[in-house]
Amino acid sequence: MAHGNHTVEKIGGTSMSRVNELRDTLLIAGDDPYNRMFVVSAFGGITNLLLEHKKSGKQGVYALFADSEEDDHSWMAALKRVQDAMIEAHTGILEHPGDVSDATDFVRDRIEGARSFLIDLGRLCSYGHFRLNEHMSMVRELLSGLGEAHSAFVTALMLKRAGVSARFVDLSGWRDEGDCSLDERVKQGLSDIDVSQELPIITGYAQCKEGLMNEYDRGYSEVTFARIAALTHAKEAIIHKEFHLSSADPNLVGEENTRKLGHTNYDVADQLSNLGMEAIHPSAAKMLRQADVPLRVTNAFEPDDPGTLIDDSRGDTPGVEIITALDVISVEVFEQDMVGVKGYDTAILDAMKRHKVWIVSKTSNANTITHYVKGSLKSVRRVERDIAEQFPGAEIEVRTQSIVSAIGRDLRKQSVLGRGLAALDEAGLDVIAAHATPRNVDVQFLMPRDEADKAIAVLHKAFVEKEEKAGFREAA
Ligand SMILES: Nc1ncnc2c1ncn2[C@@H]1O[C@H](COP(=O)(O)OP(=O)(O)O)[C@@H](O)[C@H]1O
Ligand SMILES: N[C@@H](CC(=O)OP(=O)(O)O)C(=O)O
Repeated sequence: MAHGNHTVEKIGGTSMSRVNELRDTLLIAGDDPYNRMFVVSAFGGITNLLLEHKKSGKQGVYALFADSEEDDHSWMAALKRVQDAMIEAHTGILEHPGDVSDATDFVRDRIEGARSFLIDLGRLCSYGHFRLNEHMSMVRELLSGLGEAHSAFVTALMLKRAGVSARFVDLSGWRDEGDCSLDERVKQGLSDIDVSQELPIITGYAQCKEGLMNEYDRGYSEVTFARIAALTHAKEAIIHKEFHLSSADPNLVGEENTRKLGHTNYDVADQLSNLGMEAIHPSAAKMLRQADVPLRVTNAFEPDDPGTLIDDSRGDTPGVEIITALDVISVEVFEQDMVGVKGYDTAILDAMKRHKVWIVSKTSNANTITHYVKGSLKSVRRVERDIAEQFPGAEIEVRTQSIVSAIGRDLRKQSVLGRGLAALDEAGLDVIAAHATPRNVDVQFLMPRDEADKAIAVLHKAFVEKEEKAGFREAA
């Protein structure tokens, strides 16, 4: 089918916290603000408070509710914290007292609704026939949707006040009886909108029977965004971020030292997402690729800069494009009797799947299998217990470490492993392990946690800053 005349654009949480600064530059751009659909994430930090902190794992409402024993109401205090944080966020954004008041009413109504739902559910599950754990995924879905409903509502209010015909499109399924698929939800939500006359501000959370959280987990706004772009045949899908997609985290190495990627491919984007630095959610990337919708990632605060194009291209200049890191827990299973015996790996994988531990990377030799995983220490301990039960003779070591990775579309003949190790050694940093794969798109250095940030700076200097200076690479 032919592409439409509109774009679908996503604004991430960090940028949403400053959405007032984007009003006249990004949202109301040029003479005609229309023919664009905006999909928004919750304001920065809100989903962390609703569920659990994405990086530290600190419990939010969901995690506290899931763990609560009878008479433990700590989740209620957490829900109140969400309410306060939401009100604080929109008070900083909306100028008109009438809008602030409407937004506060909206928050109170939704939070109160969620509170009643959780209390009722708790009560219901005190009867033997209803098991709370069978309903927890629904609780997770309901809580997630609160964050995006709020940010979309506030953004639409702000734009209407500025004279734009903006429309709040709530896909979160609030008080909705329907049970529809993601595609049906999107189609229903957008059915009566004329994008040439109206600016839809759509919730990045979409309620659907398959469960958006359940299927895609955190970062789900990009899935909603990609689905909308694919279904409406957008001419382009654009993700607006706080910075350009850069050669390293600008907050870590200084924005002035980083380089905008300019152009990269889905392979690199997948590696980034595996390491928690989401350029784009892998499922969202797949949807856009299949629908043949071009994807761009821009800096929300530099609307005139075209940003980074992501496609299927192979790099024209070989080299490292980005350095990123992730805190991991390594689970090393050593068993002398492992040599030549099958079944260890499968058993370890099963335990990890059972306890929802995400595997980032792995290595093995004759008698040792090591997985580098993301997940709470508590779930990793459960994995350890299961493996120990199944293989009583195995020695299992669990350690907290970080993977620092150098990634690029084409790392052939770049000696990234050797040069990286030399640079880290010269800087006096201890590398625990390192590995490259024959596909030549990434090289991983395993570092002690407290040296990861330093390692990023050292590798960035070696592979990006020095090369730039030497003129090896054209600036993007
Ligand atoms: N290579 C990188 N390029 C740009 N930002 C990065 C990079 N690595 C880490 N970041 C960090 O990601 C943070 C969140 O960025 P952004 O994508 O806008 O967030 P959100 O998930 O809220 O959309 C930024 O504050 C920045 O510090
Ligand atoms: N707010 C959700 C969904 C999302 O995609 O957020 P962001 O665009 O800020 O990564 C989350 O934190 O998971």
